[in-house]
Amino acid sequence: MNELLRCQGLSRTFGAVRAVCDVDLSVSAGSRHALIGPNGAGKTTLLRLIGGSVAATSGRVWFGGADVTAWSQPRRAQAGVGQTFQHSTLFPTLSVAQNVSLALQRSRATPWWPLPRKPIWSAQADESLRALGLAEHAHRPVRSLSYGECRRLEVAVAMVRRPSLLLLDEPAAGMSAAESVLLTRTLRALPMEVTVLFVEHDLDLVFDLATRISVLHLGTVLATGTPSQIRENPMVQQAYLGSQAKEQRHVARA
Ligand SMILES: Nc1ncnc2c1ncn2[C@@H]1O[C@H](COP(=O)(O)OP(=O)(O)OP(=O)(O)O)[C@@H](O)[C@H]1O
Repeated sequence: MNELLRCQGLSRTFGAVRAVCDVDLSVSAGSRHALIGPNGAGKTTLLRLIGGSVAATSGRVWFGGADVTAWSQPRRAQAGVGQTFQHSTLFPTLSVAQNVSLALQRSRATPWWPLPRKPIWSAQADESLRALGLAEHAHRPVRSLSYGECRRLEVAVAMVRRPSLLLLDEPAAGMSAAESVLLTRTLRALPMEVTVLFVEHDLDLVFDLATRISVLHLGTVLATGTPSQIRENPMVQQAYLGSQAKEQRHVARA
């Protein structure tokens, strides 16, 4: 498969904290690539280094064959890197359609406030809402949506720019099991032209959706492989999956 993204020796320190340390990562076009690992492993920082909202201390990021290391976040977005964040970026008093329309406006570099009388719209905006199962909610204010619907709207907003790489930071965080299953189904149905690189703690979602998984531990990549390779990797078992299973047994007993 063609490589869409490559990180080479990528590092980021915050003072004395080595959040991401000499990471090499290759993401194939069309893959659903998961980043997993314990809290503080560096997953979000790595995603932000790729999205361009955090600058690298050293190392390089290649996207679609171009060295984008020095590119700003808006320039990377223009080149096809879309993203959602751990915390909501939606406007709660505006409708679903208005939130999507604003994202389109931003992508065209037109002033995005105040709202124009005639909202900007496109076939891709319709397609994004349909793909995320939100078409029938287009005129509802965001504040009336369920939590799961809001998280899906964030993905729809990121999709309006037709990204070739979609970065999702904990898309299922805070969702109920049913919402998480619906999200997995929706993400699985995204067109293969969209490559998805996502951080997630919900391992059911990860093993259901991912075609490839990288495990981060203390800022470094411990292992990368197919879901079954990762499940069987003794180092991963010890550093992460084992402790997760212990945690889950503990929660179940409690
Ligand atoms: N802006 C920042 N300033 C200082 N330290 C930071 C900053 N961002 C991240 N860190 C530190 O870098 C390390 C990695 O954080 P990061 O959020 O990338 O981990 P993570 O794997 O995404 O964790 P979680 O699963 O809890 O979200 C942590 O020790 C964190 O405290």
